[in-house]
Amino acid sequence: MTTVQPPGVELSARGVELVLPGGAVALSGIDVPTVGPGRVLGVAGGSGAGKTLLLEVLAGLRVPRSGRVSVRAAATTGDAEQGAGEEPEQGQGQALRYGFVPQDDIVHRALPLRTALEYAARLRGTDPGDVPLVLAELGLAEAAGQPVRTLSGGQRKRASIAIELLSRPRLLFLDEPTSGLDPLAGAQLTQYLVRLAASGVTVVFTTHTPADLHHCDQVLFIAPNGRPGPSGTPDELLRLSPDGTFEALYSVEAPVPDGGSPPREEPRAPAARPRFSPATGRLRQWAVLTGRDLRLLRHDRLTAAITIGSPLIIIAMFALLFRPGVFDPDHPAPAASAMVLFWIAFGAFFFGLAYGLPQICGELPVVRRERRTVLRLWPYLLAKLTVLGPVLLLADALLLVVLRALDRLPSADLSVHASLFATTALASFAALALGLCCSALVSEPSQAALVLPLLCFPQVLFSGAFVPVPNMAAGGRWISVAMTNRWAFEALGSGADLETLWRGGGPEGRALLDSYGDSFGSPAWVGWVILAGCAVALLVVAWLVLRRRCPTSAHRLSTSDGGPVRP
Ligand SMILES: Nc1ncnc2c1ncn2[C@@H]1O[C@H](COP(=O)(O)OP(=O)(O)OP(=O)(O)O)[C@@H](O)[C@H]1O
Repeated sequence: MTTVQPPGVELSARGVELVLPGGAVALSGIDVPTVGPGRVLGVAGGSGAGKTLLLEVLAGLRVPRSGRVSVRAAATTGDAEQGAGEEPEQGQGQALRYGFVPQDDIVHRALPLRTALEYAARLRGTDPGDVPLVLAELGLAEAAGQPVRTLSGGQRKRASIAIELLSRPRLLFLDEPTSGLDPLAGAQLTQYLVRLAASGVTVVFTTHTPADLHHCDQVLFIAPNGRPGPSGTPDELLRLSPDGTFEALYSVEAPVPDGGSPPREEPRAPAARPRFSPATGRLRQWAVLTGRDLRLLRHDRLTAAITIGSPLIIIAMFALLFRPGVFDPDHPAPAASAMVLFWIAFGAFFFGLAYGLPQICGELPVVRRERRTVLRLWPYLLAKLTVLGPVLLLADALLLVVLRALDRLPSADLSVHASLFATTALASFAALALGLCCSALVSEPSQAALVLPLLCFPQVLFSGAFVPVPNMAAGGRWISVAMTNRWAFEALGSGADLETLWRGGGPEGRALLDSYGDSFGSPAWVGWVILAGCAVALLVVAWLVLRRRCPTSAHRLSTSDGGPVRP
């Protein structure tokens, strides 16, 4: 492990004004006193005053309407100034390394602590061998083997900090690190932050606990409604306080300087975000994320059991539902054969959707956190496909093999079964992409569960199986174009040559041929192309949604030198 430490960082801000998407002014005229390497800045204020928003502005996660955030690398690496509508730029040739510990303790809960940190280290391109050191520094060595969900609140908070320390930040933001901790644990954590700062890190944290402020070098109060409050050293502020306590300063607004309010910097058009360039390459991130997803499945036994068990149950139900011999060319059952193919299409759709829906919303806070510093979205999405894809292919193959073995499918040659398999595989991938897309759109797994029937219903109604497409009203025909199940059903019908089967199926077959029109007239590959196109389009939408919901920070992560920060 190298011990060379890169230069520290100096942070300050002038006249920050932040407007929320609805147009409300959340912060107005906030000045942040200069805080440099080895120093701790505490940001205090009442609930809803705007502490978190200010932290996000300072971290480059939100762009202020006016004002300047200055992030200067001490020594030689240049400095960056972020004005209204801009994001902080990086110093020449070297990124300013920062960490952001959000309010919620955000680590995959199913993984053992050490494993979660090792994956975090690999993702950040740092040495997983540093994990024991960081765990020891934070007093977590004994909990290293415990699943994160079994840790106490204080331990989880420290675990959350540990993740950021792995990337050796020189500027560390923490949003209410002591909330929910008892006074002793809170004091220990704040003392830890002071020791961390002493190693050359610039520490900025928000807090609700007045006792924390005694440990800070500088304190900034945000008055109600995001107005500027008093700031200074703890002693200066206590002298300013009417009753000598920090509590009395929570609702105090900073005096307006002589000459009235400082001139507001004029809004400018937002500049393009700086290019996000994480330390680890796409391929490496894909490999690490794939490994982590596999580990998560291994450690979350219930999810793994449901993932593997649900297709088995559905296959068993199909085997019990369909009667044998409906594809027998000598005694075909035309209506039953259409239903068998529809339910195979729907089964493939359901496998993919059910796998995709819980994937992102369950870990969105983790994605958001990692995205701030390191995560690339395509490797993230492709890792999901890599882990779930083979399970889906296996489920589809098993579905067809079991149904064929039980005489629920045509006894045709291999090319027909290869066609049926290609259709189910593509239908599953398109549904998986739909599931990932919706998972990126919702905020919680409970919402994803509500979305499931909403997505399934139209796929059944407008598939063209129960009401053939030619018999649908004009609106229904248009909707059916967007249903992957329609294309899967038609490709399966084409692959199994339903039309020929129905021609030999007496009056029932001829009636079906009339009502289904040329639904099965196109070769199966037409359906494959449409299904593959849907899968790609839905993945692109998932990527766009994630890009919007999980912004990168302007202070990008670099891991070119130095060992873990040691207080
Ligand atoms: N994305 C958002 N959209 C709309 N309003 C928001 C958004 N984020 C924050 N706010 C509002 O801005 C105000 C400041 O929020 P912020 O989270 O910064 O408060 P805080 O001081 O950190 O509060 P607490 O100490 O309770 O966490 C609150 O009124 C909050 O409701």
